[in-house]
Amino acid sequence: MKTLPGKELAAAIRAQTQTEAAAGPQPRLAVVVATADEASLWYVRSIAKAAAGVGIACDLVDLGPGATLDQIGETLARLSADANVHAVMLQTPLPEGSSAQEPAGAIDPRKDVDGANPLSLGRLAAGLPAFPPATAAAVMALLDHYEVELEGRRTVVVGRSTVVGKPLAHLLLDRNATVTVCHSRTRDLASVTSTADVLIAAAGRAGLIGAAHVAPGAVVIDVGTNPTEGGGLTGDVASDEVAGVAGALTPVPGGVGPVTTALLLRHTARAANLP
Ligand SMILES: Nc1nc(=O)c2c([nH]1)NC[C@@H]1CN(c3ccc(C(=O)N[C@@H](CCC(=O)O)C(=O)O)cc3)C=[N+]21
Repeated sequence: MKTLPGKELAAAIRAQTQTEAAAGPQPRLAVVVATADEASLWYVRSIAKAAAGVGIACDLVDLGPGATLDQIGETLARLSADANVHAVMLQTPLPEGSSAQEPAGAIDPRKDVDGANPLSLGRLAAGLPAFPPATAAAVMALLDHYEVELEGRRTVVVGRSTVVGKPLAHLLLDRNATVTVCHSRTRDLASVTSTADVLIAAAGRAGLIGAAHVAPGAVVIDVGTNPTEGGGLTGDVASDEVAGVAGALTPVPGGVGPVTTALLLRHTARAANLP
């Protein structure tokens, strides 16, 4: 089985982004945080670090886990109206499991570099220009980088979130893949996933995808970033088991994650250079 790492691709995207960022006024990304979620805060720190590395300014706007949806929406609207800010992102999860969809409607679609405004998802579905969520874009970037054929092939996405599963289904359809979306209520998950030429695991459940879920030779993309007890990270795919069946598998860590961060910065540089 082949391993499909994301680190080199991420480095190449960052290098290109650095060039794009240097072409005009310095791009500025504002990241709004209203959570105490550890994984989310780790991601925010890694965005800030990577942004500094490619010449992008990054402002953290921390509203604290007690912020109301109104406060979040007002902050996103204020940043969207600020001509010095080119890109606006709202970290999820929000407090008390509130949906980010409602306040994210306040992000100017031209600055919506993580595709969080429902308008961005609608534009994506309609085939109009929009920034897809960075994670969904990272899956496509990895498939393209490793030259995985999509046209006419069976792709199965496990997970229907607005950040990954739903936008990814549109991106795959756009490439003429045959797309099936599974989720927590899918009956006999393995019977569906084992038909996939390309299987994308984005359910957020550690080890959900085992050997019985995978067709021999399938390409498996693991989007899961589940925290482990030891403070590490593990995917949705039981990799030791699946390695014996799949043709190729992205690792966690070192797969989709680094590409996600790099693409968020690429989107930021492009938002800054929009006419
Ligand atoms: N609006 C929004 N968009 C997101 O895309 C989003 C979010 N909110 N909230 C939090 C989650 C989490 N997430 C990760 C991204 C990269 C890595 C990543 O690069 N991880 C490293 C390793 C980390 C380690 O080893 O601890 C890797 O996979 O190699 C992880 C997690 C994006 N998220």
